[in-house]
Parts: sequence; C-alpha cells; structure tokens
Amino acid sequence: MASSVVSLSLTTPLKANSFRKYNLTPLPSLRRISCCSTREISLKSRLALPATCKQRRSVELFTRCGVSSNDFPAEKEKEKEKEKERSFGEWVEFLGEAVSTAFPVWVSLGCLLGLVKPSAFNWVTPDLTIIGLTVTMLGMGMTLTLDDLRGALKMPKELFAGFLLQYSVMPLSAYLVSKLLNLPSHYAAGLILVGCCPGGTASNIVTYIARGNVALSVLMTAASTLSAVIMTPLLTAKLAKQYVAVDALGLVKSTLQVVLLPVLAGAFMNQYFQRVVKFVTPLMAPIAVGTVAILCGTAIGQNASAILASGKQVVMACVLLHASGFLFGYLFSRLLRIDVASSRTVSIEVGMQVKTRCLDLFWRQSILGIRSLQYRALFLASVTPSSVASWLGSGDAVPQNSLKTEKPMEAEGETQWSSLLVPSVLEIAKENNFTTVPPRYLRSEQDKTETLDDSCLSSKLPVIDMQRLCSVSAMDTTELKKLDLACQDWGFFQLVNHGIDSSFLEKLETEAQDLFNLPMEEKKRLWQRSGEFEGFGQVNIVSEDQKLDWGDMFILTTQPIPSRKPHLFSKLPPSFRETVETYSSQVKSLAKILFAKMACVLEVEREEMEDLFGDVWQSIKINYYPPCPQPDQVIGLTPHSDAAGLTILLQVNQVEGLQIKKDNKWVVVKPLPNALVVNVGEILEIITNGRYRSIEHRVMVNAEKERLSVAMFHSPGKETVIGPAKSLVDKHQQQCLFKSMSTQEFFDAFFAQKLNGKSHLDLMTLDNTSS
Ligand SMILES: O=C(O)CCC(=O)C(=O)O
Ligand SMILES: [Fe+2]
Repeated sequence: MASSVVSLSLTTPLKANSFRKYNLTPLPSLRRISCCSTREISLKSRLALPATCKQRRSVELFTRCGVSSNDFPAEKEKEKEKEKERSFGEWVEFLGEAVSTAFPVWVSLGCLLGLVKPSAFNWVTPDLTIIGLTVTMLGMGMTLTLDDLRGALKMPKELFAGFLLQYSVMPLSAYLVSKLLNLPSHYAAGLILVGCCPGGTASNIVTYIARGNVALSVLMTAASTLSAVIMTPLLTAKLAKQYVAVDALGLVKSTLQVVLLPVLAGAFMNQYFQRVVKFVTPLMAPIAVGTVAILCGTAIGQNASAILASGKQVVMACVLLHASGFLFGYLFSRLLRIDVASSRTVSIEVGMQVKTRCLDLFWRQSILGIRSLQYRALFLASVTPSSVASWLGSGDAVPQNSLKTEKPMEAEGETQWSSLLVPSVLEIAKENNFTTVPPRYLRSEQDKTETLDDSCLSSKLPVIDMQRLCSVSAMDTTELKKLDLACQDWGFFQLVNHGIDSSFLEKLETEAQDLFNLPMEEKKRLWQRSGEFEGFGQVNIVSEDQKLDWGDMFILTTQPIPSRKPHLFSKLPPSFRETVETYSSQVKSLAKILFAKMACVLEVEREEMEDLFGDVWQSIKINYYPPCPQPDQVIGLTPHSDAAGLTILLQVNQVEGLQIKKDNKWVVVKPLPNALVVNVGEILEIITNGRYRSIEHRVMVNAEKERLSVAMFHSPGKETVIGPAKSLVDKHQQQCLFKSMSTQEFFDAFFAQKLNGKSHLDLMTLDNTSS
C-alpha cells in the first residue's frame, strides 16, 4: 500500500504502531470521525488494504488521495441507500461514538453527582469495580494486537522517557508545589506521597479515550508499577523525609490482574477471534467512559465530606501537581522527539497517579499513626482535579464501599454521625518493640481523676435474675422492684440466668476476637465509609487535635433487618455472620422483655411501650482494647452515657475495665461468669421522664491482657417520636422534663457533639421554669 497521507476514521482509538504496521503516516491530529465516515470509505482504498486490516474490527481507513466516494455516483447512491437502512450494529456504533466523544461531560457529571449526592454510588461494589476495570482493559486489549505490544516493547526511548518523567516530574512537582503554597508539613508529605506513586489503570483508560498509544501506556504502567516497589519508598524518604513501605507482592498481583492479563487476553482475541471482537468492539468505548465516570463519582462520593472539608489549599495543590505532570510530561517528551500520540501517552501516564495505590499507602500511614486525615484529604483531592480537568479523566480508586440494595433508613443522619479516620490501635499495639504510646492517646491528669475504685460499692451493683423476673407473680414482685431500683439508683445492673447458652457466648467471644485479628487487607473491606459510622472505625472524632481512645470498634446495625448494610453483612466471615444473627435476635427478645417489665413497674401503658420499642432499632458494637504498656496514661473509652434506650453488654474475656460513675466515684463493673451488663441509655431516661438514669461510664485498659466487649444498643425506630411517656406523666401528674423529638433528631444532636459525659442530655432538657 502506498504510504500516502491518509486520514483515519476510528471507532476505537488507534495507536501509532498500527500506522507503522500498515505503512501509513498518521496525521498529527488523530480525531475520531463519526461512524458515518465508514460509508465514505472508497472501495478503492478498502481494496488497497491488507486483508487483516480490513477485517480488523471497525478501524476503517479512507484515503484522501484526491478520491472520495463522491467521485463514484453509483457508490454514492448505494451509500445513500445504506444510510437509510443503518443497521442495528451501526446504530450501536453511532451511539457508542456519541457517548465516548462526550467523555469529559460524563466524568464531570459523575464527579458532581458524587459530590452532591454520594449515596447515588452506593451500589458500586469492589467486585463491580474490578469487573468494570477488567472489561475496560479487555476492550482496550481488543484494540491491540500482540504485534502492537511487541512493537511497544521495541520503543525503549518512549518507555524509558515515561519511566524517568514519571519519577522525576511528579515527585519534584509535588515538592515544589508544597513549597510554593507553603503547605504545612503533613499536607506536603501527603502531596509528595501522591507524587511518588506509579501510574495506573486509569491512565490506560484515559489514553485509550484520548487516542494515545494504548500499548505503550499499558507497558509504561507495568514498568512504573513494578519499579514503584523501589522508587516510591526511595523518593518519599528523600523528599518527604518519611519512609513509606510498599506492598511489592500486592502491586505485582494487581498489575497482573487488572492491567496485563485483560490486555493480553484482548490482544489475543483480536489476533485470533476477530469476528467476536468486531461484534463487541462498539460497546467497549462507552463501557470505558462509563467505568471512569462511575469510578470518579464513587471515589468522590465516598469522600465528599472530606473533600468539602479539606479546603481550597489542598485542592489547589493537587490541581497544580497534576497540571504540572501533564504539561511537563508532554513537553519533555516532545523535546525528546517523541511523536505526538506517544507524547500524549507519556503525559497522561505521568500526570495520573494510581489512586488505589495511594490509598493503600495512605492506609499504611494511618496504621502507623501518622496524621491520616491529611493523607485522606490529599488522596481525595488528587482524584478531583484529574476528573474535573475533564479531558483526562480520573483515578481508579477501588471503593471500600459497596452494595446497598435497600434504602438505608439512616441515609440522612449518617453524614453527621461519621468520624474522622484514625489509626487502628490494634495495629499500633502490634508493632514490634512498641513501648510508648503516641501522644494523641495520652490523657491529661484531669481526664484521669476520680479513679477511685470503690470495691465496696462494686460488689453492690445490682444483679437481676431473668428467670425470676419472668416468673413474678402478683404475690412476689421482688425481682421487679429490684429492677426498678437498679434502674433508678444505678442505671446499671448485671443480668444472670438470661437463657443465652454459655457455649454460644463463648463462640461469640472467639469469633469477635477473630474478627479483630483478621489481616488488615480483610479488615479494610469492612471499614467505615465516609459519611457513615458502621464497620471498623471510630465515632465522634471531630478534630485532628482530639484525644483518642485506646481501643478499636466495629459497629453494625442489626435490627430491623432491612436497615442492615448488605455490603458489610455480606463480607462478614460466614460463621460470625450467623452468630451475630442469632445473638441479635436473642438479645432483642431479652430487651423486649426488659422493656415490658419496666413498663409494668413504671405503670407506663403497655401499648405505649410497644409503640416505642416494637420496631426496635438494634446495633452491635464490638470494642477491642489492646493491652497498653502505659495503661494509666490512656483511656479505653472516654466517659460517656449511651444514647440508646437500653444497652446489653457482654464483657467478653472476663477482663475488668468497665467503670461506672456512682456518687462521683468510678466503680468497677466486675465481670460475672455468663452475666450480661445492662444499662439505661439516654432515650430511656427521657421516656421515663428522668426516673431511670443513664449513667456515665468509661473503660480503662490493661497492661498485659486485651479486653473485648460486645454492646447491643436498643432504641426506637428512627422516625418514632421520643419524649416522656404520656401515660407516665399523666398518671403521676408530672411535668415533662424533656422535649419530644424523633429518634433521628435525637441522634443527630447526640453525634453533633463529642462523646463527652452527659452534656448532651442537657440540650434535651426543658426549661420548666419558663413554661
Ligand atoms: O467496653 C465496655 O465495657 C463498655 C463499652 C461501652 O460503654 C460502649 O460501647 O458504649
Ligand atoms: Fe457505653
């Protein structure tokens, strides 16, 4: 074929190698021409092409050597006919073109939606993400042949330039931007960390969409990712003075899984199964565009609050970093006399960092106790500019979150209940030679005062026998009265003979322990999502300066069943999930009996109590307090009172730690074998108009032994209005001490403040002097 200048009509991106292969010279600007150009292909030029090229999916070529279809009237007629009967396949192709041409629009919409309505992406599971990326990479592979990949391997100058620029332009840009903007050291460290990460899947997709050299991009990603094992720690240590370990095996595995294998499979299919390829190709570009837009939206959605909170400075830093990567990646490549398509590829590869990897590193940082919020903010912001600067698309953050098949009833309140991300105490405690506690966990003397352990009072904590309570007759109401007094005087009691099998409790204990001992990789799948409080994580951490508790927690909504988070439940170890199911229903029954008994002794109408707690909202919170070398310098759980109606707590391995405030002294709740600790929460205090008291309590930690507890909180449904029980106030002609509001409003107010003593309930108190 003559090496005449041709313009190319592509339905999927084409690479410089293809041109070489067919001895064609690409025009500088490889704009995709709409599929109607297929009709313009002159017979002459078609016939002039090698057979493989003609068969090659929809990569169609037409010459502009002074001959066009217009020069053949008969053909023109035929083309007109054809236009009338555009086949289904052509329509698909046409729509695919339209969708992918508007790529920047879709990505921007995805980002915007993620920012304003993060829940719109709740359905995006990690599995779906992997599928989306794999299909996309497979589609890209289908635009290549094995020869193309071989060809790209024969471009050492481009590959080497990509590698060099990747690890020079971005880290240096990050360093200079942080100096230019005078970023605080933690922001600067985060920015440099982002700058030292390798390119990733997203850069391949964007190269594909931006009509760069996909084969080169894939090989560059592979090269930079594999070398990240050395380069990322080296550069971060040099520039940020912080050494960041890199999971070498994980990097190799994910590069193979999501990049190399699908691309090789696609190229293989293109070489040997052209019919199939031809059939599916028109769908691949829109799938790629959709995947990128959805992943951008998801990444931004998961972290919308952090992005909004992270401030202009961080966003500006990231915009500058990426812009510099794209610009200098392109300029230096051109200076090295690399062709336009390959320079564009290098620019994309350099400017786009792999967000999954940044996230991984970020996790590691947070585990090591480095101020993690800033990394998070930086990670997030690093996604933003690349998507908002639309022509290039965005990062490939694999979301930690996933499927939510039912509308969560807590959708509105959750954002306010969410917490800043903090390190896992267990991971800190696991570190070798761990002897001193990070400063953020050290409490002031004031925090630790009144530590009087009054063992005399401790032994007086009421013990209620459930069997006796249930068998009260009109004649013998001793246990009922004991319950009433316990709730009034102590707000706490131990419950024995509750009917839950001791061997089942042992199973729960072991499995709860196993849950916390899962490898970090597994635990990450169960971590809190931004804007939510369920999963591993913390609640009520509202500032970076706030002191932290020496404990980890895992929270799940267990009842009503439709409000469970399927993405968390489905990922629980199966046996533990079953145990939680059983325990949840057993404890729910106990709670309902206790509510009924309380109604009876309080003379609250049974129906009123039923209305309040009939559709009980139950959640499980597993607390894990690792041993601490300085136990008297830390607090396992800050003094607080529970917001719920009733808490039923299992002190797992009989290790002491729970203390309650009685007469201004901290009293230890000594674990009794097979007993459950029950305490009145603030909602019950409100409902009983202050007769039952929600008592402040806290947890201290042990030097040698870890401690675990499983708390089950029981509250009315979120829409239920809570306030002093009408039948109670009417009967005793009492004044209402508390306002009425929905449970949702109550919790919103509760989480709006720090978990701090009882100050919250004061907000709910009515000022009766003025009424
Ligand atoms: O760990 C404990 O014993 C108490 C836990 C607790 O008070 C809570 O989770 O609210
Ligand atoms: Fe509590």
